[in-house]
Amino acid sequence: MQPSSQVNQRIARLAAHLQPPNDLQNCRAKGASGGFKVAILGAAGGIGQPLAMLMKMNPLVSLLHLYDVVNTPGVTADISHMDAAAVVRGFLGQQQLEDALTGMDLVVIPAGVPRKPGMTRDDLFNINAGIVKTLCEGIAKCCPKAIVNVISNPVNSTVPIAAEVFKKAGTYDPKRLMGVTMLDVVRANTFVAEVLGLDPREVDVPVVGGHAGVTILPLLSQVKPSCSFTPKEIDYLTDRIQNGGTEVVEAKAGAGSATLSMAYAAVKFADACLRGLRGDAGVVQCAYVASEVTELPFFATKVRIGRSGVEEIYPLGPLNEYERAGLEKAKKELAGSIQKGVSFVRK
Ligand SMILES: NC(=O)c1ccc[n+]([C@@H]2O[C@H](COP(=O)([O-])OP(=O)(O)OC[C@H]3O[C@@H](n4cnc5c(N)ncnc54)[C@H](O)[C@@H]3O)[C@@H](O)[C@H]2O)c1
Ligand SMILES: O=C(O)C[C@H](O)C(=O)O
Repeated sequence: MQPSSQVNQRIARLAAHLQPPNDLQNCRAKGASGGFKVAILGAAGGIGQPLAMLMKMNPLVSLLHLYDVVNTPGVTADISHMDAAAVVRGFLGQQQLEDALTGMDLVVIPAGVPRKPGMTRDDLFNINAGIVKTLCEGIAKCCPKAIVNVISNPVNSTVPIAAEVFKKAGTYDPKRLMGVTMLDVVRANTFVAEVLGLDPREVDVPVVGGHAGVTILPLLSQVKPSCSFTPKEIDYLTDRIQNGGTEVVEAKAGAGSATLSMAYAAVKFADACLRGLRGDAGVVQCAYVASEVTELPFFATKVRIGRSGVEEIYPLGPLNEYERAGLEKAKKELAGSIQKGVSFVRK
């Protein structure tokens, strides 16, 4: 083991390489004027890297902070060479977390371990709960007004953990905290489009509930454009959407879970948040948020995102018998996952 002073010196040397010399900083690297400041926590990971690349390409972003506990120097150097507008800065290790977060408008969190075959998302709780808690303590201290997008699993529990941390710090604004369930919608649109023979970009499938197994509830009776499915198609689609994550985990055979489709989904969702912050009208996406749509304190439905975050939460709409049965199963599992997250912080 290296003594900690040596490790700190090495980190300082690496960090120094991530930015232009002091006298050049901010004089030329301006980024897009009027854009937003975005931090990615876990930026060197399987999701973090492609997410950082896609965020660098987003014209709404003027400053992109990449934070991780490993490998940010390389990822930052690499991404910063892209001739897209956003200025990119890298931050390495816990001692740079506060600098990474200060002044941010949007914080996206894909930090934490992914599943291996045979694991549930809840099996990640023991490691990821602590990671999300620590990162949210930093957010409460350094950018309490930022919109927070939680990707780290199990989302059904990590969002309640984030809420409890913010409540403890006195900074909780439920409108600004969103669990990212966009990948379920992306998958649902793709699989439904395949069955209907449509372009997935023309398909809109609401997916409600949460982000794990039976808590992922696609509302196939509300698909746009309006259509109908056979009972066999409904069983196939529901099962494939609920187990899309496991399909990828098994195909990757121990090398992790969805990263590329997740980065695509995360950037689609982050872009919606930034357009909402900018004041665009009619920005609607599904997200797992503090909600009164059911008796549970958190639930994913369609929400409208505006300047202050989640400005409107849409009701479930008319459900058929199949969906009503699915909703009961989803709520049962969600209740336990929410309570687990809350207890982790309150213990
Ligand atoms: N919400 C979703 O739909 C969805 C989809 C896919 C994956 N995920 C989840 O996203 C998480 C990340 O997945 P991945 O494939 O990118 O994993 P990964 O292991 O490839 O990357 C995770 C990154 O987090 C970093 N990290 C660990 N502890 C950290 C800390 N304390 N602070 C900052 N960074 C830290 C690691 O160094 C690593 O670079 C997993 O929990 C996974 O289950 C969620
Ligand atoms: O399945 C996983 O573990 C990762 C993610 O939640 C997904 O849905 O792909």
